[in-house]
Amino acid sequence: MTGQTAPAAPSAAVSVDVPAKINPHLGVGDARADGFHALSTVYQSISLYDTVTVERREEPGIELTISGEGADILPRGDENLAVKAAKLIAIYGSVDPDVRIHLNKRIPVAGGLAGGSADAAATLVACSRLWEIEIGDAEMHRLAAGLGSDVPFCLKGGTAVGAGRGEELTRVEVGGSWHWVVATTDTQISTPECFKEVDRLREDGIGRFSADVDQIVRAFESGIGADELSRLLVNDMEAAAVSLRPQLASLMHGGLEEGALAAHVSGSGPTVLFLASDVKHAMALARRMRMRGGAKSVHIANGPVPGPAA
Ligand SMILES: C[C@](O)(CO)[C@H](O)COP(=O)(O)OP(=O)(O)OC[C@H]1O[C@@H](n2ccc(N)nc2=O)[C@H](O)[C@@H]1O
Ligand SMILES: Nc1ncnc2c1ncn2[C@@H]1O[C@H](COP(=O)(O)OP(=O)(O)OP(=O)(O)O)[C@@H](O)[C@H]1O
Repeated sequence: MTGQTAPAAPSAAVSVDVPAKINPHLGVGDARADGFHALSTVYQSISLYDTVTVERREEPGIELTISGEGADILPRGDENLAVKAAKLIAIYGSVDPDVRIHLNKRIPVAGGLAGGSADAAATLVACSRLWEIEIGDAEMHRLAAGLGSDVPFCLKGGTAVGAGRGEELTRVEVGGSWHWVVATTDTQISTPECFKEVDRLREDGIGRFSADVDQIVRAFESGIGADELSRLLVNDMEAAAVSLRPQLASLMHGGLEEGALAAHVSGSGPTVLFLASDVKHAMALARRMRMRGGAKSVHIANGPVPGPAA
């Protein structure tokens, strides 16, 4: 015995990968009294990932660093959804939120792929592991829903029907996998701006609520071919996104000319998804889209993939 206290072992960092989401069906109803719109959507996670790494720090408070997509433009303070998530789970677990968070972003920012929501979901999971907080599924879902409508889905990933403002989830067991080319643009669309444009167009009689998801849910369950899926994709926000960013129309048209089975605006846009028949087709289509130009970046991705709390 030397009488000396061994230094505390440094706690290991916890890293969590979290996928982007798409909405193969996005039905938008009327604005509710709370300002949110009623949704009838089918979510699917695709293989474009952010990585959230958390580590204890001796000093009080949260230190956030960001690398990759949008590192220079994203908020570093309390407005960052990862910081909000860390604070929320710390309060839930009655621990001090003294943590270093690093976001390695590959999901395009403000592109309709729920990048911020994905980071929030991953931070909830990573911090609960770091701080060894016991939390059940229902409580985790409640915290997630308080951070944003897409966050509960981002926890689970896979494929799910979303109702309410998007936070009421019913899991869908799918019988296949689908391949997409994801084309980002050099503009962004804010989510509330796009919902407002949906309302404005409706006042002019343009667009309606595509409430029924049964057909596409059955199609996913049965592992439908991409050709048939291409006829079932719906996005009630697409006209609004194109109205706000008219250049999307030529990007969509370009992908179809290059052989995509369908062109589909992702969520509130402006990212455009092109459906491919299989992985080989997706690779060839991505190559042609890059040569053609018009997109900021072109990726390939498949879905569904599981989320961090699947
Ligand atoms: C467009 C989607 O990505 C489709 O999955 C989502 O509905 C958006 O989900 P999100 O980014 O998590 O949105 P939130 O952070 O919950 O809300 C941001 C803002 O978008 C608008 N919003 C969002 C969700 C919803 N069902 N109706 C809305 O009108 C509201 O103005 C809200 O203040
Ligand atoms: N960790 C984060 N990553 C990305 N954006 C964040 C983050 N935290 C806060 N934000 C803010 O959220 C805004 C929307 O970014 P995000 O990438 O989530 O958009 P989105 O993909 O269009 O979202 P959604 O599909 O959920 O509507 C950004 O402009 C940014 O200021």
